[in-house]
Amino acid sequence: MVARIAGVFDEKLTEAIANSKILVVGAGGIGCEILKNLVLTGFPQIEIIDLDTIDVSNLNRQFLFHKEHVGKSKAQVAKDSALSFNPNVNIVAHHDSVISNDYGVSYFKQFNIVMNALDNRVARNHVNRMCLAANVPLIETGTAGYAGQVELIKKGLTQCYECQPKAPQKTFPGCTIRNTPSEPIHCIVWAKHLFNQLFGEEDPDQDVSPDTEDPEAAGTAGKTALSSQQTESGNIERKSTRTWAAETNYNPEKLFTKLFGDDIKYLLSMENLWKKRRPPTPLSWDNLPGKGDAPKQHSGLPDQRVWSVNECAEVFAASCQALQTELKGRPEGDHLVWDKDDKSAMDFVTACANIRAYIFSIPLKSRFEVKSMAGNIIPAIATANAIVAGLAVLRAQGILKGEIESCTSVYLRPKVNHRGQLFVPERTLTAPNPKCYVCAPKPEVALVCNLKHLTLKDLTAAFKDGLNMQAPDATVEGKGLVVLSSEPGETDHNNQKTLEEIGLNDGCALLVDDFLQNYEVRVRLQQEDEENSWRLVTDTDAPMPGPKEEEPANGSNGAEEPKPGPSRTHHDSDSDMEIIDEDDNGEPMEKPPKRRRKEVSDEIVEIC
Ligand SMILES: Nc1ncnc2c1ncn2[C@@H]1O[C@H](COP(=O)(O)OP(=O)(O)OP(=O)(O)O)[C@@H](O)[C@H]1O
Ligand SMILES: [Zn+2]
Repeated sequence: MVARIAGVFDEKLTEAIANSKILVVGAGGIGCEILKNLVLTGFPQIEIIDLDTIDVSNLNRQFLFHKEHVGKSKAQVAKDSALSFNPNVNIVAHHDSVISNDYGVSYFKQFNIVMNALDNRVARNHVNRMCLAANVPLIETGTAGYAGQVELIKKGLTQCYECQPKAPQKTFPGCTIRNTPSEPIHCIVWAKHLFNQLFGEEDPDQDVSPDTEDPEAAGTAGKTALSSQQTESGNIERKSTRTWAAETNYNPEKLFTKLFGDDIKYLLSMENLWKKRRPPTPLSWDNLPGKGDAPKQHSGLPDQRVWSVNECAEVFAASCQALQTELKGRPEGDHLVWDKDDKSAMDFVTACANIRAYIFSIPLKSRFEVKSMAGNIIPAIATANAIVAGLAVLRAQGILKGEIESCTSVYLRPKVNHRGQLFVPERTLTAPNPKCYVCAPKPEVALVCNLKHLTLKDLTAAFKDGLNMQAPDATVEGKGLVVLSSEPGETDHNNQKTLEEIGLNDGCALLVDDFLQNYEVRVRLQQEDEENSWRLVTDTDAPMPGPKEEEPANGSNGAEEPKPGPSRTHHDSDSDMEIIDEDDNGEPMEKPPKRRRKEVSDEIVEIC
């Protein structure tokens, strides 16, 4: 099949398409559809980036992929399949993350349009910034089940992806996860944290052991267990869960006894917690419910059967061993990454979540249900992806025709509205938010924190997690003193110092920038004595993401929930670098070396 557009579109559009160069980011459900549409419409030059390989679970809706492609690069296979429709197209495939130094502003500048078909906010935020910096129109797409949306983002003309704060992502208080779960999701989050503690990237915020600081357990709670733990072990030195597990050679029985026996007994000793709650029941490896029982009759798919506690323990033991072997095969210091499509990782989380659920008298869930909850999945609908991809390519044509003003956002609704509409377009483009902390001419936010407690390490996390920077650098405004450097080793020695210790005071302003994103923001420090964490506040006084959050509980492609009607305002949704840029004459020029600041601030002096 070879596409020919001559005679289909008017001359102007035909020529514009013929001279266009498009970047598609993501070769998943929507990305494959976009690529197919572009190729069949006759777009001659396309680049596609995707970091992932094809999983068997993609095959039901990502039609450029077939069984024989499982395990291969999505970008490469998408390219090969698309070329079979139209071999005259020049497609460049990158099996890579778009958040890489290889794709700097000059890379983005070569495209007429960038089309996002991503599934996570971090990557979307990043591409948003790159397109703003490169001044290239971005068509942002997403679906969630039967709903979807397509929106144009163009510097100075429309809102950017970050102009309006997104609905806060679902988080759970740490003490609910660690001490008092009451819903299956609490146990699933705990099990995912446990995976990271044992096999993944260890994160102190994902501690799975009983939380002795739980305000509800204040008083004498926990003392019994703490003292008995001391006498048993003879010391009170706390080891990380990983160190302890490694010392036991990931012995499933020992792990089980600690996690589902001893730790639960410890929780029971925090008596205040159980005054108004049903107390948990510690389990013993030798005496598990369901032992010796035949598996219950089940007519559905195997993954839809709820396992007995005994079966969970067996799966726990097998998956622990498999994951340990996998970890041992990795280079020293490397870790596993939790993935809902990895059998052992998914088995481990299902088993642990259900054992914990049983202990806390919470209903058990099938592997299928746990997968959906753990992966925050709303089933992806192939037709919704196809519709959104079709609309996105129509918008691309609108831009190329020079009719960018008419390229308003379009929402695909899960049901027809009272006007009989399934597609609801906005009437006009939505102007940028002048106070946006990304696309405003002089972006600014306040960082509310306790300067006596917040360390420079925490500050880096605040800029990465809160401002979605990849490699933040920070200087003191007006002084040029470097507080944080993304150059390895430059300011690391200050990591444990508090902001107060390095001389930063209430009202101090930092200029924080991300070189790759070509993004700078002024951050005012605001002291709050009560604060034991940090939060970023914009003038729009809408909440911004705070410290570490769970993944959003929205669709596979992360579409924001479309709100009814077109009247809706747009609330939705290092290494060494060698970047060759273009100067005013269009000639490539060497990127100036990364800005060097006068001095690195490591003195304990008042610097502002
Ligand atoms: N930083 C990134 N760089 C490049 N591609 C990315 C990046 N982040 C996500 N992607 C890609 O975006 C695509 C999104 O597609 P989609 O939402 O259909 O997800 P999926 O992983 O194919 O399916 P599912 O999540 O439902 O299993 C994925 O192929 C994913 O690999
Ligand atoms: Zn903005």
